[in-house]
Amino acid sequence: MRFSVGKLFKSFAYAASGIRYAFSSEQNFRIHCIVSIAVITAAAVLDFSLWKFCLLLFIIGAVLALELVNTAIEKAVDLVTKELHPTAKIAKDAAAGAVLVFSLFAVIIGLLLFFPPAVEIIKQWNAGR
Ligand SMILES: Nc1ncnc2c1ncn2[C@@H]1O[C@H](COP(=O)(O)OP(=O)(O)OP(=O)(O)O)[C@@H](O)[C@H]1O
Repeated sequence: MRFSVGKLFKSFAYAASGIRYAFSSEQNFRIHCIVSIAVITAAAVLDFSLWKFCLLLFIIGAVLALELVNTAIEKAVDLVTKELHPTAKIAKDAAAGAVLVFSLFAVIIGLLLFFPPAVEIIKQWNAGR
């Protein structure tokens, strides 16, 4: 078995091209990217512990990856048929549903992670008045 560095870099380039496509053409992917940057910045400002930061990065990565898979499924379906078809609808709706389900749980986890430090800041702010 041979290991090819060139092949490895090529596969990174293909993956980067897929990410660039999703960013330039999928509004939801752009929204998720912007929200992710805001959430990571807020976590850094609030001085999150290492495990909380890792959990946050994991769920953000999972949401973005799922969004890319959703785009891949949409494009694959469009390639198979441009006609309206009930099975094409199920495939696209189920893929969108997967993103929605994970995003909802990601929001719940985010709220649970941000709630205690937010309460602490409000307490300190009230004490300082
Ligand atoms: N070929 C099809 N047959 C039946 N229903 C379809 C088909 N294509 C799309 N749909 C329906 O329209 C919805 C939106 O499809 P579309 O491909 O426009 O996805 P989208 O989420 O709007 O993607 P994009 O972000 O690329 O615009 C799908 O979730 C599905 O319910």
